[in-house]
Amino acid sequence: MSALLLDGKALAARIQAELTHEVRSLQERFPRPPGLAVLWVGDNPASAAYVGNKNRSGAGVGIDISKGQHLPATLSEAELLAIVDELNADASVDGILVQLPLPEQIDSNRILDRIDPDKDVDGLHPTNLGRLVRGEPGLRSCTPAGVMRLLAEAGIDLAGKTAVVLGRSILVGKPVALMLLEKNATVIMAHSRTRDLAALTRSADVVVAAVGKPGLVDGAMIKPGAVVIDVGINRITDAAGKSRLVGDVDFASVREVASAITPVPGGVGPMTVTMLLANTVQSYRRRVGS
Ligand SMILES: Nc1nc(=O)c2c([nH]1)NC[C@@H]1CN(c3ccc(C(=O)N[C@@H](CCC(=O)O)C(=O)O)cc3)C=[N+]21
Repeated sequence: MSALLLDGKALAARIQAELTHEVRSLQERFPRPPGLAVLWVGDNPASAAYVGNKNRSGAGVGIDISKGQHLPATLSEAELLAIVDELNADASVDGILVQLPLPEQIDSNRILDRIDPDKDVDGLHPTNLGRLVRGEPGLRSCTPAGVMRLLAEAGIDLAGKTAVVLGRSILVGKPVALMLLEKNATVIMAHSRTRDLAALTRSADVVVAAVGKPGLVDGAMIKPGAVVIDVGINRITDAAGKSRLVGDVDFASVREVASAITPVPGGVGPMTVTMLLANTVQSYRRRVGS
């Protein structure tokens, strides 16, 4: 039996169509469009696909993305802090996202701490992470929020289920574990020092892979009928010498065992972009008082 495909691309298109309507009707009362500023420092390839996709989708939904900047890899921390300060003070900007990782001369926590929590559409400011830990509403990290939305739309009830999260990053692993916990899953966090990973994943009803290692999870590691969410976005050169995007999950073997699986591309990636746009609209509504 072959697993149900959790189509993030189709769901993202539907949510973006809803956001487009929402922005258009808000615009009848508030003339200024929602504004999103994405700062991309250097040329980290992980960020390239993301920036391109965001710009296309953001503009499509009616969000003004003109305050975004692509900055040189030699930028200093002080210069980046000054740009964040300017965007914090700019009334036309509702969302600020600083692409990670940053070049090594810049301390990313110092930058994230500087973003106005009400404009922190990436949900990485300590205030927003604290709200998540306390289970309060607030801006939530885009990739974890996208994972949760995909699970919800597929009607997957998490209460009492065992969920294994692979990876403990601040961008995905830690926040998605908290969100699964909030839905009453029993959450296990696995990482590079975990012993007998396969035994843990085989006990899981839901596996979320967010490590950045192609082929980390294969069919032999999955319990029959489990749900597998692949957050990995790895660019590899295949046997034919062609560059392509793969996740952390060996799709071919896992789809034969799982009950549902996200593809890469077309799974979590488009949902990340969509949650960023949704967060920007949420922040805009709050700031214009709607
Ligand atoms: N502060 C910060 N927040 C992030 O959320 C963040 C970041 N930094 N740094 C880089 C990573 C990477 N990331 C992606 C999101 C969507 C796609 C995406 O839309 N992928 C498409 C494919 C795009 C293509 O085909 O090239 C898909 O999977 O279908 C890719 C990559 C967000 N990141």
